[in-house]
Amino acid sequence: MSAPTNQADQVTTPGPDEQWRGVAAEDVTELDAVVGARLQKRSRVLLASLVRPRLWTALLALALVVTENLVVLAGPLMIAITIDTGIPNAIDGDTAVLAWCVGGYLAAGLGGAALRFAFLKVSGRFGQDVLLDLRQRVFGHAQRLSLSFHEDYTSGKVISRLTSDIDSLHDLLEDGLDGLLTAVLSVFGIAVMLLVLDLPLGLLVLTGLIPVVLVTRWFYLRSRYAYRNTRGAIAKIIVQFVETMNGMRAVQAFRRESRNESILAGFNDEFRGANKRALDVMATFTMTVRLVGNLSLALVLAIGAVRVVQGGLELGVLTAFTLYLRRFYDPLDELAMFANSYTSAIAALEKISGVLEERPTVVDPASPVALPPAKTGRAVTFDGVEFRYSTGGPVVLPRFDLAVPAGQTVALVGATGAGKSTIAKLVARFYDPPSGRVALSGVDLRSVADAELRRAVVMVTQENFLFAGSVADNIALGRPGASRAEIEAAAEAVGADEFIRALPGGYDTDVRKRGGRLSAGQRQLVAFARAFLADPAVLVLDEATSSLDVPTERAVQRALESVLADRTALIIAHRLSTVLIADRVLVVEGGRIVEDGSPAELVEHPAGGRFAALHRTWLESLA
Ligand SMILES: Nc1ncnc2c1ncn2[C@@H]1O[C@H](COP(=O)(O)OP(=O)(O)OP(=O)(O)O)[C@@H](O)[C@H]1O
Repeated sequence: MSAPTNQADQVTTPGPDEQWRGVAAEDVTELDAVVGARLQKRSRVLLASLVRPRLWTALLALALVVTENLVVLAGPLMIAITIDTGIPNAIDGDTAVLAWCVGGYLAAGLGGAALRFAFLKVSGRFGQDVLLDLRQRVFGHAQRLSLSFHEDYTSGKVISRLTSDIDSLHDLLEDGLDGLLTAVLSVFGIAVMLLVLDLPLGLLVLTGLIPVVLVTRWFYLRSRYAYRNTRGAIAKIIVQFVETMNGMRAVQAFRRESRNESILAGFNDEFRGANKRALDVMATFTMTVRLVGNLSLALVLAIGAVRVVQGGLELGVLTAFTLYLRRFYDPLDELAMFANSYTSAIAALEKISGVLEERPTVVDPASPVALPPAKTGRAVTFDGVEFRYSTGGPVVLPRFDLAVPAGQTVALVGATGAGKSTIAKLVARFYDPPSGRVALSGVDLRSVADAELRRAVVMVTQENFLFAGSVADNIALGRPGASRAEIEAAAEAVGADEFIRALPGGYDTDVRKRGGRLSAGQRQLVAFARAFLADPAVLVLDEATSSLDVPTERAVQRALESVLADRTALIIAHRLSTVLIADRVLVVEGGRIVEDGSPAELVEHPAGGRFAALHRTWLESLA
């Protein structure tokens, strides 16, 4: 009898593919061979997907560089013919061969230059197209990834993917590929020429390739890890930069400059160390190739000279041979450059493909369910929702149930960290609960099309992010395409009109990056106007009035009362004056509702509940 399979185990133990999906392996410095191979394959698949759509351009570039190499290859051969036949014939009065050789040499020179020009143009266009495609893909994908990904991954890392990693690929496409093609073609072409010119000398030179092949393999294996580490180290530097620049106010307010500098110095050191290891590997490789090249040349000169003296080899052939030989080993340096940029680019592609492999955890449904028509808001329900921010993290909402009828205004109150914002974020579907469901008009949020959900639910947070642009543009985000009159009416409804008109450019004033030109309270008013204009069925206000002064807050509250009349609202507020406009108050504690009723009911709680105590303290503070 077979043992019963343990279902739980099957679910919780991910296979190696699952375990190393996406960005999971990014910070691991030593990978085992299987995982390393998987990541390499992923990078190559990405590279192939970038090349495939522009394969014809790549092939044209290849054809141009092959032709160029063939043309250039003819040079030394013509010198040999000139020395061995052209000049002796000319001495005897027949200049035909000499004229052909000189003409041919000139034509090869001009043709080679023209072909190089065409190759650089075509390959440059190819490279730029690939980079543009990749940059768009990474940016677009990063925007679609869910909040949970960005909270872990940080914007600094995304920036380093979009900048330094893409730069690595740029280096590969700009110089590396040219170097590789030229090197491979020269090496093969010249090898054939050497064997044709003189078989024994040719074979001697080719045996020199054995140590070169061995050292190339060694270089490839060693430099892969070295470059992987440089990519990781540069990402840390960029993350540190971005965090410091983003938090400049806090940095200066808390005098964190020197601490930040020493953290950066540590990362810089790590980067220098990683680069040094990569350069050491590169230096050993280049030295070996040069050494083999120079030794071969010396050997060929010695043996060749003896044979010329003995009459077994013509001088022209030896000259051509040495000229070819120089060109044989020089491109191997280029090969090192290519291996250099290739390993660096593959390490970068490994990280980029990791981001691209990440899947949004909150996905737009394949066959969405349309929300039923609604006039006065929508019902919001939580059915047995259990939520934690990360697998294995602490449970924030343990089996949470809540039914908010359409049109009701609900205030959530409770201590810091009680779970209020989490409830709000689940209503806006920034996350999906692993068990239970959140529904809008009875439809599971997971089945509502994203565009419809964004129209139905609007969340205003304390953050009040404004984009660089005019005040009017920022309000219009609530409903793209709204007229100026509608924008102004929305601002008027929330009491923002007056301050906006007082700005130097009125509604056309540029708010600058992140709305830096406006005060925190003004930003909140703009965010309110934006939400008002969006006219959602469900409005979620998360500490949205916290930066307003008391008179402005009163004005907003009055506006709110009419704004909220025909929609469902969830309000999180620490100020009780805001809470009191709600139809219903929920006191949340440890992710659970511990009191539920109208403000009046809770204030008059016979046993003196938490809200009643809060209310008493508030009244005392006003006295
Ligand atoms: N993005 C996150 N990742 C991990 N844990 C989080 C995240 N956001 C909140 N938490 C945790 O979830 C719990 C509930 O947080 P939540 O923000 O919902 O509280 P809150 O009641 O809104 O608090 P506050 O009144 O301070 O805003 C807290 O313990 C918090 O540490």
